[in-house]
Amino acid sequence: MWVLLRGGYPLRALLPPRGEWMGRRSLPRSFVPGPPRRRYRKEVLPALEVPVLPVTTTEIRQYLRTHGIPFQDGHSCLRAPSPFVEPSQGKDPSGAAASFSLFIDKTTGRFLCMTSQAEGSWEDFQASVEGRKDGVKEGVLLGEAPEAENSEEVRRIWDRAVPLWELPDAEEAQLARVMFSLTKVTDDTLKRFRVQYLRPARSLVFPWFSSQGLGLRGLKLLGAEGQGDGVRYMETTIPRPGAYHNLFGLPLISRRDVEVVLTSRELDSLALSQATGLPTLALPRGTLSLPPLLLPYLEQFRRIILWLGDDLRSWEAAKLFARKLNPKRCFLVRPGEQQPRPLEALTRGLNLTRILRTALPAWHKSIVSFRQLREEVLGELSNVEQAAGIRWSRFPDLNRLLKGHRKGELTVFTGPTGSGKTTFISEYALDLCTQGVNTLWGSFEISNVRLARVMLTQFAVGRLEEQLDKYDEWADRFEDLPLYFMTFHGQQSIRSVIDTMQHAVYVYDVCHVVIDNLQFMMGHEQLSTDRIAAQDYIVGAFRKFATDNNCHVTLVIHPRKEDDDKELQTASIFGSAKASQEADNVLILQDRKLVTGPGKRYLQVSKNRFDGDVGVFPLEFNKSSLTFSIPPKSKARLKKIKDDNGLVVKKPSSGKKGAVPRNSETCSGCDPIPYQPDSSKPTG
Ligand SMILES: Nc1ncnc2c1ncn2[C@@H]1O[C@H](COP(=O)(O)OP(=O)(O)OP(=O)(O)O)[C@@H](O)[C@H]1O
Repeated sequence: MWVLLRGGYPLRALLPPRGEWMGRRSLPRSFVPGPPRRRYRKEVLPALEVPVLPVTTTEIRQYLRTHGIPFQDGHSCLRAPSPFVEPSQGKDPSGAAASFSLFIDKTTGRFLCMTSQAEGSWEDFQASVEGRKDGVKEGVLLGEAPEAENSEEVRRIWDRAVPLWELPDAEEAQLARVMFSLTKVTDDTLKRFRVQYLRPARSLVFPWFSSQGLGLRGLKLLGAEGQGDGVRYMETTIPRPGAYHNLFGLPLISRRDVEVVLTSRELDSLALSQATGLPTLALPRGTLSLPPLLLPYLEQFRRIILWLGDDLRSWEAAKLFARKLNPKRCFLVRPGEQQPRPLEALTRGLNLTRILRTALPAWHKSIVSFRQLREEVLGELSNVEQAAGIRWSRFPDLNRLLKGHRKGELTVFTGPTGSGKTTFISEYALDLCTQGVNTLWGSFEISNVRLARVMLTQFAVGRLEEQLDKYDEWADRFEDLPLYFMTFHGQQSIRSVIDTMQHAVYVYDVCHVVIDNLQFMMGHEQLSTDRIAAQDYIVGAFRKFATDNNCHVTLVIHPRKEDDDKELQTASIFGSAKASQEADNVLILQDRKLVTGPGKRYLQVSKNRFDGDVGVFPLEFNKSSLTFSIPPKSKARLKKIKDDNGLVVKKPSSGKKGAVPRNSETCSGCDPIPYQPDSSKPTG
């Protein structure tokens, strides 16, 4: 059995702590969303364990047949009569029989009854069919009602919000329209979607109405702030992002609609609906993820057009989501100068219907011609920066060498025993995660609690044991990161690890998996008695996973036994040359020779398939914050080397020749230089 520890959604984390943000924007205390701050929580992360046994569509079908349950095959779900509907509930508000209202996800087996809102796992469903009492408790299965505290807050905000056109001050209304680029969006459109404005927070308010017409389930607030020449948008949701599942626009969808346009922002849906009259829905988490929980609501559509944004990241997300929705019914609007996001297209007076007509089918056979690829290649060439991936905010030297973190690649990471591999890779992954890279950790050596403690310390850039009063604030922000942990410990079979990864990609749109470390999968490998062959097989499996799922895998591998005074090289990675051949990037944490004091390490990029640049740069360990990132004032030096064998300085360092970075370990009592991750995410 394998389980995932669940994290949440990143946007909140990218905002400053709640009170601070709200305070700065002078929102009355009564509008501070979310429950009152808890004083103390025992565990670092609440362990919400979701048991999941992999099940295939064939098994689900077979089970339904064996138990005489009729079903219809849908795009991503199977539909069956719901056992969770009372005969009296068998009619929906329109009077039609709500038969076949149970949707079973073909990939995970999870179900949702659209009539009663009951939901649960495949095991819950089986237990219910077989009349077992152990699995199904109606109370547990019924979709949770929003917390009472939340609903009161939601109602209070909603009651204070007003339609934009009812603002008493015309200048204020005009300013709001300009800030949110709503100059071309009509009052009628805002009225249809029931968008309001909350004056004290200077935010638009998008309501989340229950699909059953049972009232308001939540809200999204969108604030805008002038920043230089541009505008920065900030989102806050109630309930918290992890529980905010609003497909904005759903109440306007008719049962008979067979086509829909999906957008990543509510404002884009307004623009699209107004300009084209087509049904449109905005995804609650934008390009970050498409939770499978929403798939049943999209089953009725025979054609889905994804128009998510104007950058490569949106394009990547559209391709990923299309796989989940069934690519055969999906069409993608490619970002481009003449194909910006819908709101901008409306503002610029472009023809949105014409842009929709250019949408490309998401599905193609396994063999493609260059004709199908040429647009994709052009997209990469004209967005070189974005094609290079997501840049680390804490490791500028890594950006200079690797250029960025790209999907679908395999990175192999090695270093001497006890040199700080886990500590470094934890910060390296955390950096990306705070920028919205959905991350899954497989830590087989150290427990998740210990790992999370290291990460939280790195996140806060300081010892939290000395400032427990700040614990909740940091833990709240940490909890909202898109971070998941496999609950494996010790030896594991590669099959179950890959299954878990597959599940995480589907359910949480994970795009970076860290495996620490490969040696923990070799013990159970039955394929060969030869450990090297077993390792090659495992490396091959991760390589294939990364490519097939367009997901980056970072794999920690121990080095082979070497002389203590010898530096590690690519060839020092345990096993055959397979690992370094299959890897796109090889990183080595060096702590020999180049090191002139305790705590110092060097990171060597010894293979870089994307760009070819290899090199080495110093890392400075800060014992109190457990971070390796170079404090802003430190004189970082980057050297480029030809190969493993010799240092060839290509670029003069910014510091003096031979200068050694400040050893922060010796001043562990000093204040850490506070690291300020971008505290609010621009969504526009
Ligand atoms: N540069 C450093 N200088 C001093 N101590 C460090 C340094 N980096 C990490 N540490 C500390 O060393 C300990 C071991 O670190 P870590 O577990 O990250 O090493 P590792 O290389 O992953 O170990 P293993 O080889 O056992 O997997 C931790 O307590 C960590 O805080």
